[in-house]
Amino acid sequence: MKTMHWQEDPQQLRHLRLFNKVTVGILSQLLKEFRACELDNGEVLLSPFNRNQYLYLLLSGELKVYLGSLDNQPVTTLEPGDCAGEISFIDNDYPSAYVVATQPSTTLRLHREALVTLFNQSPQVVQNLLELLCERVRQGNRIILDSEQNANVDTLTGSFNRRWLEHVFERENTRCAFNGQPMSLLMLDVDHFKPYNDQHGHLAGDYALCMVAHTLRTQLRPKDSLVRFGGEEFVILLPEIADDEARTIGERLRHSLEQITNFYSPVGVLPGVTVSIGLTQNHPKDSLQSLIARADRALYQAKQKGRNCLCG
Ligand SMILES: Nc1nc2c(ncn2[C@@H]2O[C@H](COP(=O)(O)OP(=O)(O)OP(=O)(O)O)[C@@H](O)[C@H]2O)c(=O)[nH]1
Repeated sequence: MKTMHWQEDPQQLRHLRLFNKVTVGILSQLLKEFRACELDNGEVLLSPFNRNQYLYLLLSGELKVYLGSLDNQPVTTLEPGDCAGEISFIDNDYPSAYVVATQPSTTLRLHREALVTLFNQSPQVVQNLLELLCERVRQGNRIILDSEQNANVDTLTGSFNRRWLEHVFERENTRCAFNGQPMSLLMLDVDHFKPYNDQHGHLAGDYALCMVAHTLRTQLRPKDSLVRFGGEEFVILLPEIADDEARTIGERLRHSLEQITNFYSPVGVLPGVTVSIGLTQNHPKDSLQSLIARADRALYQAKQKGRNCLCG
């Protein structure tokens, strides 16, 4: 990063978000505190490994913010008028993210020694800075929420994963028990999937799993959970459903897949697949493990009976 000559101009500062509605008089007094700096494309302005003492105001160019690692997707892009480093500028700690110039960029930097002067001179600056910090907090919360949701979803099929099943089982088990309602679980396994992969390729197998998940999901209620339990195994948790009704549902799902003799995929038309299903109803003392173990035994029987059928 090179410092450069900057023609001090309060009008230019007024376009910066931090100085929104701050009078020219105040800005003129602040001018001497700033240093202009040039950044090359790809230059790292802030990193969690280097303590930061400056607030950077972006005059031109573009900065991207990365959490955790520079290999991750950027969480936000900063444009002229935005600022960077405000959190470490205030708490004098290490930056929480990487900030990298993704174009040749110009910033104005302000050393944290000027912080108190800045606050004393203008309550409007304090308010603007608080607004910026609130934005960062909200952005951080959104990122946490997104990553929580992603952590519960299987990336191939978009179904929930085991982590979600553990969470939702506890919740629905308690709710159904409280309301005196039954709960059932179906365990489905794609038949002869190894030969399917061997014959049509692993990618075709992936599309078949997506087709299965899509076909199942579109027939379930919002309160049901479709979970990819393992490679070609799915679990469906059916709250408020006793085993008789679950049998009808399972048979309907099995039949709907049996009817798909072929389907369109990005690798061309592929043959459909069938599933074997194990069914069980929740008992009052069941844990998720005991429920799954029973469903797994029923599934094993369905495989023994010749596949493409439901047992339990
Ligand atoms: N394409 C693809 N294949 C997978 C995935 N996960 C697991 N598999 C495959 O699924 C196959 C499961 O094979 P097996 O457990 O032998 O069972 P199967 O051939 O379906 O036989 P049955 O279950 O007895 O009918 C294996 O070949 C795995 O490689 C995946 O995400 N994508």
